[in-house]
Amino acid sequence: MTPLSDGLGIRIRGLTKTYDGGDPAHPALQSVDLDIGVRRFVSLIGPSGCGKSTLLRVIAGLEDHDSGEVSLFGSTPSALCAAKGVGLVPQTPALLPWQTVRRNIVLPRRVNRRAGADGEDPDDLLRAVGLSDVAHRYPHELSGGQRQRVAIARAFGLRPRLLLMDEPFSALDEFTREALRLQLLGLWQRRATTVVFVTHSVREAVTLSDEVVVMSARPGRVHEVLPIDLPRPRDAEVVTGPRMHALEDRVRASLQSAWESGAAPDDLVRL
Ligand SMILES: Nc1ncnc2c1ncn2[C@@H]1O[C@H](COP(=O)(O)OP(=O)(O)OP(=O)(O)O)[C@@H](O)[C@H]1O
Repeated sequence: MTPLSDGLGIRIRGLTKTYDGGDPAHPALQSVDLDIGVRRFVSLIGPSGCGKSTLLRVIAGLEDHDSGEVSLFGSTPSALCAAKGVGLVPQTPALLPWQTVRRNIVLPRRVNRRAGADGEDPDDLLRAVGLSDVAHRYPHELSGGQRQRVAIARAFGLRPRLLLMDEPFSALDEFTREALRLQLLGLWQRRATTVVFVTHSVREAVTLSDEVVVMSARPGRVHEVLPIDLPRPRDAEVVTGPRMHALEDRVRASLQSAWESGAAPDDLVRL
């Protein structure tokens, strides 16, 4: 399992989840064991339907599970959520359409402050995601990439101990994705946040992560946890170097064997 230099953030043991009406012979998740260290950046990757989003939702306390244990920093998911310790960035950002970019970032922070939690300076966050110039605009006046930046800045602004990101860049073009990856890493590196990031992109998973968790389908399981021993920061030299390419090949090989262990033939199309 993962070497845990800063202690254990997420500890999952024997997690099994079947949806109501789902086939009990093929749970969405079966006997998932996973350890994620504090302040680690970990990606989940695997064939469509292998349970990545389900795992994220169980960790977020949004789905219950049939059996097994999920511990977040020694608490239950619902306790950590109640303490505002968990942030979630979905595929499509849910912004308040009648509020400006700045207000979208400030508002949840104010609500949180009333709940006793601390937040970050919105101007620092706007700068970190390159949105200072459009802080006065409304969500409908932004590009998809800019909207996702607002969602990411807002999530970090609440200073969550754990940030869960479900394919946040999947609707964006590759050039925008590259830029957002760098901004995301910049935000993460200066903070004490543990990130779990779902993606279908091997390159994205390797570029961002300390570990890549490869999942297999039918039933959803952890197939392999691959350490990504690339130096940080992940600058242009690092992400174009031979070690990067070797790690991408390693993740692809693991996905191939995950697929052979249970996925359907068209599952790897998007890889
Ligand atoms: N609300 C639901 N009700 C019933 N079954 C569900 C529900 N959500 C997901 N499933 C099923 O659970 C399994 C895992 O789905 P999940 O969305 O977690 O997979 P995923 O790996 O995130 O897929 P993708 O990569 O396509 O987004 C799939 O078989 C899916 O059909």
